[in-house]
Amino acid sequence: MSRRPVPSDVSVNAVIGYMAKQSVARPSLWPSDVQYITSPRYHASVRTDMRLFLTNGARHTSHPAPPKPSNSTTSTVVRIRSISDASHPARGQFGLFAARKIPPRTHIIDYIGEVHCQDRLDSNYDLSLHRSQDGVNVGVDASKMGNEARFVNDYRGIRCKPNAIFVEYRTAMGELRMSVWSSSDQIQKGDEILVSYGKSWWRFRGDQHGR
Ligand SMILES: C[S@@+](CC[C@H](N)C(=O)[O-])C[C@H]1O[C@@H](n2cnc3c(N)ncnc32)[C@H](O)[C@@H]1O
Repeated sequence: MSRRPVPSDVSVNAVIGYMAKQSVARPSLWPSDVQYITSPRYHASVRTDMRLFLTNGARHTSHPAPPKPSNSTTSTVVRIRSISDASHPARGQFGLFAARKIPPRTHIIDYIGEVHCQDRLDSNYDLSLHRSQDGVNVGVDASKMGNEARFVNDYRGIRCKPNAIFVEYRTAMGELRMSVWSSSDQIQKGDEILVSYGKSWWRFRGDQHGR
């Protein structure tokens, strides 16, 4: 049997990367200008020693490990929805909603994006992941690539308090991640998942929510 020659200008990694991109289904309403990813990407600004710390550390969180992800690449727990309610402060944008009932203190979704060590003051999707003792800030920026979690809105102007919180944890493989968990109340199917970005987040943007 004759074998087809492998084109010399195409690396195996490029082929694997291409196939992986093709096979990941995007959630409904996913914006075409944002890459949908299901595991973190590490930017070149993350130095080797920091990357080792971020990807290969010991578990140290008081939160239990979240359940193993299902085979589905998109979340079965949350849905992205466009917001048309005139009284919603983020109308015309998107939000993250519960696709089913979520018990209290339950892992909802990891906040996936590009892990970096830069100042990304212009990004509205950049979350702080870690600050080292020598002052290196590590962020997860989901402005150009991310998963459904990038659509979680802040509770201000929508509800009287958040129904979810950001929690840092390490996966079973030792990777440091930020995730969204339900707070002490049960979240009903159809409810919007709402966290607190913090007053300083809004103050920095000169927004009324920062008052
Ligand atoms: C991480 S994004 C959240 C997803 C965003 N709604 C979208 O459709 O891409 C943060 C942005 O959402 C909007 N947002 C989130 N919570 C809000 C709130 N409580 N009031 C007004 N705007 C909000 C702001 O425009 C903010 O810069």
